Amino acid sequence: MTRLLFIGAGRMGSAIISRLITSGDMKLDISICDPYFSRGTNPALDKVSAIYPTLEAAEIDGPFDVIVLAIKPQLFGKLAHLLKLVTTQHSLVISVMAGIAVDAIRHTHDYSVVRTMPNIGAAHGHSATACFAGPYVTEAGRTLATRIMEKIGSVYWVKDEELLHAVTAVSGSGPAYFFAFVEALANAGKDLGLSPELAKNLAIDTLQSASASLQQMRDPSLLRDAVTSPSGTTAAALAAFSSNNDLSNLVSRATRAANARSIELK
Ligand SMILES: NC(=O)C1=CN([C@@H]2O[C@H](COP(=O)(O)OP(=O)(O)OC[C@H]3O[C@@H](n4cnc5c(N)ncnc54)[C@H](O)[C@@H]3O)[C@@H](O)[C@H]2O)C=CC1
Ligand SMILES: O=C(O)[C@@H]1CCC=N1
Repeated sequence: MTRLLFIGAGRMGSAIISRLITSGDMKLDISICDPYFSRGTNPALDKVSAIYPTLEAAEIDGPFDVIVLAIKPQLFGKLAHLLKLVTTQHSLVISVMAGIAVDAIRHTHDYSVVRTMPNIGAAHGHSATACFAGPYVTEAGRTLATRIMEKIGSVYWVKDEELLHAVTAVSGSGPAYFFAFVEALANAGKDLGLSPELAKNLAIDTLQSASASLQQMRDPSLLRDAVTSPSGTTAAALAAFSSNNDLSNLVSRATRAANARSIELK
């Protein structure tokens, strides 16, 4: 039985716990440390073994084999020194926190650390997650981290920790870009005379159509060509996106801003 402690069970922590529990094919004993978590919000989460309000709780039953850090990066500095209470040198710490480097997570302790960057699709098993293994992570540790993160979607590994900033800018924050685009498309549809409700539904379902096509044929350029009739309506719209390289420049500026912010969180 592998003993896991989730520090933080908000959006990301609870998505991972819930997918681990509902898939049920790993022998796991899961506990939560989160001062604001209470039972009764999600039936899968109610199956955890224990809920602790703090890492210093007298009843905490450590050490744990795996600690998942799913708190806000800004909080980590206050908790780092307490990790010694729930870990040994054999523990594997898996972080989903944006920005915080392996060295900072190891602090003065000697557990091994895998940093990951999932996304909000985790709740439905559709995260795109990239991982980086810090020093001393064994092959068994990598395999365990992969098995855990695969429960929430696809898993990729990067060899250079610095690349996690770019990963965060592309796939960690990425879902929000598509949500913002759907909002903009719905607003544009409204301006063209559609009711707000119809414009929103068409925009949302269109993202679903595009996503399903991309999953089947993983080639966005080919798919774009397939929609674009010569001199047709799509060509007219895409010409506006590409005039002065507007869309590329905008996406490049946005991802550079996210990348820079991730570096600041270090
Ligand atoms: N939301 C997203 O789409 C993504 C978030 N992340 C990362 O995941 C981490 C968590 O983000 P979310 O789940 O969105 O935030 P959240 O705010 O939903 O969850 C944070 C949890 O930490 C808990 N918490 C607060 N103080 C605590 C303490 N002293 N000890 C233990 N737990 C405490 C809160 O009660 C809350 O449940 C962040 O570091 C973020 O960078 C990574 C990828 C995507
Ligand atoms: O916005 C953030 O900082 C986190 C990391 C990636 C998605 N949400």
